[in-house]
Amino acid sequence: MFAEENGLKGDPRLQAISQAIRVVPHFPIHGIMFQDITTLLLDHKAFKDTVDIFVDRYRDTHISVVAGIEARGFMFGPSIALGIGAKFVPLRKPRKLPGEVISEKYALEYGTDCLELHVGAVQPGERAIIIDDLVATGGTMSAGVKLLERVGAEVVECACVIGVPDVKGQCRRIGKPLYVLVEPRKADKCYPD
Ligand SMILES: O=P(O)(O)OC[C@H]1O[C@H](OP(=O)(O)OP(=O)(O)O)[C@H](O)[C@@H]1O
Ligand SMILES: Nc1ncnc2[nH]cnc12
Repeated sequence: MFAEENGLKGDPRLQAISQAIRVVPHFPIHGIMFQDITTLLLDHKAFKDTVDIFVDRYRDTHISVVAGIEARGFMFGPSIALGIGAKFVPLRKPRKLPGEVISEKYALEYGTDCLELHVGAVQPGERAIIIDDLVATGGTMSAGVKLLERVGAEVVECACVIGVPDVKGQCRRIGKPLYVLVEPRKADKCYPD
């Protein structure tokens, strides 16, 4: 669900967060409106508000694991984990984690990718959230859910900064509640095609 419809209606922080995300047309390939959160990270207030909104939502919910998806989930997840008193667990692309791992393949628009989790990082019965910058098809987030469930964790919710308007469809695919701060924006200025 969108934060706007869940207690933050009219909250000016959401609009400021949305405005702080740069939109780059046709990156990395033609037709993609790339939502660039690096500009959000440059804006101290918008960055802090982003983290604070998630911390306020998950504080006192007995979450002990914040799992972040490589790469851009790593930019928000650790601050949220510190804010709610949970551990941070990276879900990484293949061959990055040095210890024993379990892996989960997932489909991209073209081809496949894979996420890995260190064995022993999460214990059975732990309550987890998964954080990423953006959910598009939901394939990446679904792989994260599968990894955590395979080690016996309970995935309470998935959270992202940017989500496509069809949030119900993503929830169905992911099979978990999905909490989203803002919708993707269209281009900032007129770029040539
Ligand atoms: O919902 P989906 O269709 O699965 O897409 C969402 C994923 O795509 C982007 O990552 P990307 O795969 O570009 O990897 P990167 O962050 O390592 O660049 C984004 O940061 C999400 O992780
Ligand atoms: N439009 C987009 N912007 C940034 N990251 C993405 N990952 C998938 N689609 C994306």
